[in-house]
Amino acid sequence: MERIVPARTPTAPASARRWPLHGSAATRVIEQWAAGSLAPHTLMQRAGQAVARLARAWRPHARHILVVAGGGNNGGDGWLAAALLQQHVAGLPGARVQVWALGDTSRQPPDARWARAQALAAGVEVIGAPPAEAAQPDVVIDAVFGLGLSRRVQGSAVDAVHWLHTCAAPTLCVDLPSGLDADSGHWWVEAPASPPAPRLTLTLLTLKPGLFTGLGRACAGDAIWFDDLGVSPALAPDAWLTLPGGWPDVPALQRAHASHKGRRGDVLVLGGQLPGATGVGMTGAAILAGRAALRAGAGRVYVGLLDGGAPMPALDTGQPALMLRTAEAALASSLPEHAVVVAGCGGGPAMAALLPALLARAPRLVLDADALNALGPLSSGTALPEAWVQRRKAGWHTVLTPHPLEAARLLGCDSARVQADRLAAARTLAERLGATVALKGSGTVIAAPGTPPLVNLSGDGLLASAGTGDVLAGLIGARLAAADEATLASAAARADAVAQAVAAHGALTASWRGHWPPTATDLLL
Ligand SMILES: NC(=O)C1=CN([C@@H]2O[C@H](COP(=O)(O)OP(=O)(O)OC[C@H]3O[C@@H](n4cnc5c(N)ncnc54)[C@H](O)[C@@H]3O)[C@@H](O)[C@H]2O)[C@@H](O)CC1
Ligand SMILES: Nc1ncnc2c1ncn2[C@@H]1O[C@H](COP(=O)(O)OP(=O)(O)O)[C@@H](O)[C@H]1O
Repeated sequence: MERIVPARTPTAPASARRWPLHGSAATRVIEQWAAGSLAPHTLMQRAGQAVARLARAWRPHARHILVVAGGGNNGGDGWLAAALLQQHVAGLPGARVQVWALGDTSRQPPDARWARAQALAAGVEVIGAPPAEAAQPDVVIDAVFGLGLSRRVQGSAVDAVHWLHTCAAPTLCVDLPSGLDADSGHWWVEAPASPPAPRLTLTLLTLKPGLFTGLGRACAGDAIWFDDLGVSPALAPDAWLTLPGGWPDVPALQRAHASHKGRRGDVLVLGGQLPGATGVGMTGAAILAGRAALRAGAGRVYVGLLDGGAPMPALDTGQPALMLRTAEAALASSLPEHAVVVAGCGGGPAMAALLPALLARAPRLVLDADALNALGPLSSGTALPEAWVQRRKAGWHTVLTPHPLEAARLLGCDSARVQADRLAAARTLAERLGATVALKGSGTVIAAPGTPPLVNLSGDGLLASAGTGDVLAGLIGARLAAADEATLASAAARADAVAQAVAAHGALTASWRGHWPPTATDLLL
């Protein structure tokens, strides 16, 4: 058994942590293959044992244990855990193991029926409704739904799932928090996704993508554990969960005595509309991206601001090493050709006019915020602009960093649709444009054409504040600027590089100990 979340941030080597993710269809294939090569009920026995072991380790003094068991094999895991826990607490003062049985037990699959028989033989108490408020269990085991849920919850399970997500007792979820879609992190119930009580999830046989993106992390609780039930899946993963360390590689920079700033790579940030005639300024966004690129080791960082008629600031007093200029002056130079261009941060509507030149000139281009909005819908029904076709032909590298609403605009749908299947949304955009796409949010998805998507493990809700996305865009710019182009020849290598920057961005909050949440500027101190 291994704890996946909270993860310890690796320092090296570059791709130190990477776990295969298998969706429900792949997991069923693996389950069938394993079940065929093992004695009957072995997998469920191992699953029940793992659940009981973790429950005991987590709440060693629990005497009153409640298992909420559904009618399928997820419920079967719960029944078996109840049997084992009953044997463990039997005879202790106050011992009470109950199973709140849902569904029609006459229709249980064979493994679950067997597990229920074990529990009844062990003497667990079967109940048909939740215990009264005054008799709160010491620990609850959520075994209502696992892999079998792929549509809106119906029937008596609705109340049970609602009870599970509002009850005050510590809860261990078996395989998946009941209500969560294994493949997408979509939430299939009306109940709140974030529970009030301590909660952890033990996922079995495979790690599922839905646990790590969308609402997965919010539902799964403080920790996610994994038990492979002794089975090594010989099936290509649907995606990878990644926590790459090793960037920025400060020790390597220290050792590079003969280095100079020209070797570290250049970044040009374009955006940061000044408050001109409209009175609306977003200069800070470009400054944040520029500061982030510099902080992460870029040799020279230029910031081209969209002046809109307002006077240009002479410098960024917080980071005077940034080289400020107008976007016009930046475009009049050869920077678009030789620097990594990060475009869009606080660019406003004026970004649209710059975009064609950038697409045509910048071989390494990161498009964020208003640069994405300026692209307009790129869904399959519309013809791609010629510049995209040319970029693909030339093998130029484009990175898109949409948040869900920006992704929805690009896909011509709404953000709920994007969030309902984040992996698919990121993959669709990446394939369509031949680009690397980082779909931001809890469990940022990094997709590139022809390679399984990556799901980032680092980061948390502290990042949900204005400007943190600009910081990410700057970090991606610095990561690409640091790379020798030859190392970024394949789509997979490009995705890995972007994933390193996303992981480093997420890690910025890990050591935050302030009384107040950090601002985007604080992340770069
Ligand atoms: N067979 C085995 O030996 C193993 C099974 N395992 C467990 O089995 C689980 C998968 O079991 P199942 O395939 O039986 O699926 P589940 O037990 O997750 O779900 C099936 C049950 O949910 C009900 N249901 C499905 N959708 C519903 C909806 N929208 N509203 C109301 N009720 C709904 C079905 O009627 C059925 O009773 C895994 O998640 C895992 O916990 C694993 O432990 C591996 C070993
Ligand atoms: N709950 C969360 N867990 C992990 N990362 C998060 C979470 N909320 C926000 N983030 C990250 O914070 C950043 C926010 O970016 P964005 O929405 O573009 O904000 P802004 O445009 O204000 O800079 C993204 O990198 C996103 O992935």
